[in-house]
Amino acid sequence: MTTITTTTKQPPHVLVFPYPAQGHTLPLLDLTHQLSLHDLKITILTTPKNLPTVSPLLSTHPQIHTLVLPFPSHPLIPAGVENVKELGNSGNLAIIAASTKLSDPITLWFKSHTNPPVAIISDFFLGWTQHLAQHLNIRGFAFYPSAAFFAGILNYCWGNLESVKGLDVVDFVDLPRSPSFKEEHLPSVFRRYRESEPDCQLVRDSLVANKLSHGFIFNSFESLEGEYLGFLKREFGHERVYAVGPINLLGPESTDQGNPVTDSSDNVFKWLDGCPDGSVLYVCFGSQKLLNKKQMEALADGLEKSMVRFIWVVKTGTAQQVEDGYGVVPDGFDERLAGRGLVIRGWAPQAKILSHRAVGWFLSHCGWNSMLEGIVAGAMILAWPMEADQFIDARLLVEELGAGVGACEGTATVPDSEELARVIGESMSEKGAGVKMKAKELRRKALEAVKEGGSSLNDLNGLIEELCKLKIQ
Ligand SMILES: O=c1ccn([C@@H]2O[C@H](COP(=O)(O)OP(=O)(O)O[C@H]3O[C@H](CO)[C@@H](O)[C@H](O)[C@H]3O)[C@@H](O)[C@H]2O)c(=O)[nH]1
Repeated sequence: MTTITTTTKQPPHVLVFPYPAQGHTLPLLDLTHQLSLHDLKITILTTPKNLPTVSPLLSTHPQIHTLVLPFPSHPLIPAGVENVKELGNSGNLAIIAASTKLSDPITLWFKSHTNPPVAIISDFFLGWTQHLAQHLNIRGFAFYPSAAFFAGILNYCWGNLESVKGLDVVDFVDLPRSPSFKEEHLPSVFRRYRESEPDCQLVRDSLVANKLSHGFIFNSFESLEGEYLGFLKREFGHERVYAVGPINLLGPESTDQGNPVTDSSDNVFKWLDGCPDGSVLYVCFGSQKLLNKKQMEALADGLEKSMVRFIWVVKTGTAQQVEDGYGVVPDGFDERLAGRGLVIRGWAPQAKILSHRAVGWFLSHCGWNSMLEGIVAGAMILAWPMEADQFIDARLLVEELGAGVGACEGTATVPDSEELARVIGESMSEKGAGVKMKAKELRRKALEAVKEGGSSLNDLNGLIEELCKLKIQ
């Protein structure tokens, strides 16, 4: 690839391609917001049903273009479904496989464009776009809404597929601190790999293709996982590894897109206003996870027994799921706990709730966005990793940084409500004070990273400089 040269004539055109899952799309839109504040021409690729998530960003930056392509059909994706939130984490394989069919329409659009992009920034789940970038003779950048630690683990797994598959415990001897993970704690996208399934091959090829990227962008920051960022730079053999997180706080103009506020949110903040500082536990498991009936009952029981103030965000399922008890709060719970606890059904303004002075603790599945939001809020995280990258995130926070505590683990695990109540109670008592202090320290470091002169702002500037160097010939 020798056709890239430096120019100052025209703003470079960058195609941004978010992956259709809340936890992936929102941080890439936050990054796009930052890029739009500079002299770059931007087009966002999306599909009709995902367009509303992009709309707030388009209102803020009307100069951003969109490329709206029909969502490709797939036998395992019901008609009209275009986002992982409607399928749960296991839907990723089909969505990634379906997305590969967008390669031809993108190529057609590119070839007919008078000023085509010089670079594509796409979510790492869309790694197949790195092949496309090579084919179109442009630069590809892989965006990770997740940890560098996770990327190191995932790369190793794909690179050593034959030797890793079948092991009960995998030792990642080359990674900093040589961590070991049980098979059930490895990334779900790897665990679901089956050689005989064509979709799995597409997913594997797509994830492996990320190594062709010209640059790597992480929603992370140096003092959170500098060791792992350094490891990746050595592994990739260059310095174009940009840690620009927490992205939503970068620079003077931070973002808060895509979080439609539910009706109950006014009540939530009124209620929080009446609570003492740091007295409330916030409970939420991201945008995809729906707890089953037994888990819902055990969690409700644990919260009740813990005697603490709480906000519990409950994702609601389809009519069939509700009938099967998924996401159903036990009868009478709201009424019994009224005053001490609040249940929000649907979508909560999480980042805002976490940053309220009354919230001090966060029972979380350790999705990377939730972890960052918890860190930024200085909330102490009680970890219940379930799937995806969450065991890796929890390891970093609880064992390596000592800034969180373990509460439960496993996607189908039904917690012992007594034990859960004990962990919650202890964390909120004097016993949790040491961990709480580390959480506050991590908050300070996160805020420092996004300030003028901070590592994340410096990396953002480095990324923008790199993009501005590019011009297609
Ligand atoms: O009621 C809600 C629920 C979620 N959120 C937001 O949605 C995002 C959720 O992201 P995350 O915490 O990362 O969880 P998931 O939605 O589960 O994200 C998937 O994608 C992440 C990024 O790759 C992974 O780290 C997770 O493990 C994976 O499950 C966060 O910004 C939350 O603030 C809300 O604002 N309100």
